Amino acid sequence: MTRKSAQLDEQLHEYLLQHGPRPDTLQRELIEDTQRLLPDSADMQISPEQASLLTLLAKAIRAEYAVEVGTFTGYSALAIARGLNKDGRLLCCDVSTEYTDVARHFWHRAGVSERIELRLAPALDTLRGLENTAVIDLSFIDADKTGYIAYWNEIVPRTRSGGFIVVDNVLAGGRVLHERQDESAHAIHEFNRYALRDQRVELTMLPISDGITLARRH
Ligand SMILES: C[S@@+](CC[C@H](N)C(=O)[O-])C[C@H]1O[C@@H](n2cnc3c(N)ncnc32)[C@H](O)[C@@H]1O
Repeated sequence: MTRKSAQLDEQLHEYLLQHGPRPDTLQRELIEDTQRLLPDSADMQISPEQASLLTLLAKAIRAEYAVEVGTFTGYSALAIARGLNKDGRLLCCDVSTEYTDVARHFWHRAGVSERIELRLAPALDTLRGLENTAVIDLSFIDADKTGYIAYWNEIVPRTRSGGFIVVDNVLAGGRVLHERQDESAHAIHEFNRYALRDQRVELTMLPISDGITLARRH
């Protein structure tokens, strides 16, 4: 029997937040504004512990070119942008002007607007339009779950050797275990099986928030 990950109750989660990097004033404002302006969708936002992981990872691999699929109000993009090398660039894919107007406002205030290019179009079209060269250092996939395998298959060949692909919501709130999965959970389950068999990467799945997969391109 292998050791299991800790189950985080409210108290233990609070401890984890207290002992990791705290969101700064601007990040807190972004979190609060998202909850105030978009109360029905705010839970799409990544968690502070995921944000600090993205920043750390971008720094660790000295990322210069990153791609995000699913930007919403810009918290994960801000986290990635802050970890990029000087002169680093981040391409963001989303379809919503309403969500990304909030993102643009906060990127501007954070002084990272110059590093970020936002393309408002179905992400698959944007990704297919990228050059077929392996130049991406870091990607974050966090959009419609039924598109995950397609996004992955556009991103993996464009990722440089040693580059990372981070994928969110891989536990689908536990619904991956359901016998009758909803469409989104089914898509995530199929994606998890697909990624695990993919010989182009090595990967690990981490139980942070709703689960993330961290894949490194061979
Ligand atoms: C879970 S949210 C992203 C959360 C974001 N990463 C954050 O940290 O706040 C998913 C986003 O994917 C976008 N989206 C959904 N379908 C899409 C598609 N086909 N192409 C591009 N973006 C899409 C939605 O508009 C939404 O903003």
